[in-house]
Amino acid sequence: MADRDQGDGGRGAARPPHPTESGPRAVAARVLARVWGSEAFASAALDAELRRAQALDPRDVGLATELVYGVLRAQAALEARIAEFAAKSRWTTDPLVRAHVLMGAYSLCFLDRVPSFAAVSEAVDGAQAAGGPRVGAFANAVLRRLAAAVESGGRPPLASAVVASAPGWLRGALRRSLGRAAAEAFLSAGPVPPPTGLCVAPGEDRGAWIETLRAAAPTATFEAGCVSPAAIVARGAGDLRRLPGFGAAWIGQEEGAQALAFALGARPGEAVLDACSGRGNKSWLLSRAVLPGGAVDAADLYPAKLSQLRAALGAPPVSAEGAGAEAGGAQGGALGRAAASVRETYAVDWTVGAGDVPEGYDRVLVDAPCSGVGTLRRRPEIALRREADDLPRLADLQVAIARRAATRARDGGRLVFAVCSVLREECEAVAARLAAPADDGLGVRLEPAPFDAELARELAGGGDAFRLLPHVHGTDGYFAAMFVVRR
Ligand SMILES: C[S@@+](CC[C@H](N)C(=O)[O-])C[C@H]1O[C@@H](n2cnc3c(N)ncnc32)[C@H](O)[C@@H]1O
Repeated sequence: MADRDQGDGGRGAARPPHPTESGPRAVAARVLARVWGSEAFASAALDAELRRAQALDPRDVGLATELVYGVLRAQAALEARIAEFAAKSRWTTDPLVRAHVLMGAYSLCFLDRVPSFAAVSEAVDGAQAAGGPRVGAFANAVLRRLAAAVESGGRPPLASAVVASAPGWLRGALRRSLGRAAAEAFLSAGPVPPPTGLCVAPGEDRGAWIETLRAAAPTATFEAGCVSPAAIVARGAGDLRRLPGFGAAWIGQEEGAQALAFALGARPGEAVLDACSGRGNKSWLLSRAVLPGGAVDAADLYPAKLSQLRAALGAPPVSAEGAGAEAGGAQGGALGRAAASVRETYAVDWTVGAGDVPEGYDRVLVDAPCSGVGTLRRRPEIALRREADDLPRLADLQVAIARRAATRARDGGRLVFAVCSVLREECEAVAARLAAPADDGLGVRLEPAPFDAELARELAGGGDAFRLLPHVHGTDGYFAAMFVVRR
């Protein structure tokens, strides 16, 4: 067991940081505490902590990552195991103590490569550094008993713990949407965290870019994606902005998200509205698909997102703000220099009206706000934050946004409704409501129609909707439905 005398925080300026402050478990504990204590996303909090912990080697980075995602996904099952030996109130008040105890339990139950004595020792050191000697002694007693129980009873399967840890409402909603076996496969689908998606612009040679990227980052892996013809799947690539071609020939975009943009079927010369554009990831792909001669406009509720979009995609100032386009931005000026751009941006709340957005678009993409349940393996904190009551509220919002955005399409124009959810309440149920006659006075009908883009036609099996699933397609989970707009 490690020397406890050193586990009491950072006294002495010249002393190098002890692993209880700077090791992979300390990094993971701080991330978990931030996720529990604020609205932090696990991946962003982990990135930030890892940037501060430059001394960690790749193995330690891997361990910190596994501990964060593992604890968040299996949290309820781990807490239930610990509850066999200690009341929750004794170890959950301080988030860092809680993190170290849960990481110790995770290591004991699921990490073959960490011997039991080391798992207990590391967790006790961390708990003691956070809560003092009595907390350390408590953690030691509890985790030793758990270690003995795991030794005699065997290691439980991680997949079962992850399934059992999902909130009851979510398990139920997934079973109703996908069936029991698929719901469990969805919940336990790996890899966790999933690889990074890159989206190569139409007209660029994906194979050539894979070779270029492999040469530029030899320790990373780059493979062609299986679903999107534009996707490169990267592992260990680090900061994408440092790689050749970023922002001009390709951007970072999850493979399934690319499929949603392709599903719209935008063609050269067409006028396209990205009605919930956010920062413009799908606008980027669409703006290339309509070349030559077409145009993409982008709309969103939040002017700040549109500002970022304009900075990246070289669009003129937002009509509702009248502000000038900023230079720079996450994807730099490179996107702005590329041939395609977004023509106009509109700040609009579709639940209230259509603002300044003109009519007559050939195609409208409604990438609607949703529960985000489809991205659960990438964002495990979603299970902690969403509630059953969110679903009807989100479904109403999705219907309102899609109906109003449809009024901007020309007669016979196409609309794709898409969400990064796999729950029926936000998928088929919303598509059915959109297809039903409405007496909202908006003067449009939405007719379900087969997709006209090849990729989406294949995914939908010739039908008018498709679902992407991590355990089937290797992407995040999504739903898309195609409509023809009639006036
Ligand atoms: C799923 S996100 C879109 C992501 C984006 N298309 C992308 O590819 O990065 C949904 C977007 O809808 C926007 N939104 C939410 N409510 C809205 C409303 N009432 N009117 C317009 N946009 C809204 C959000 O700001 C958010 O950017």
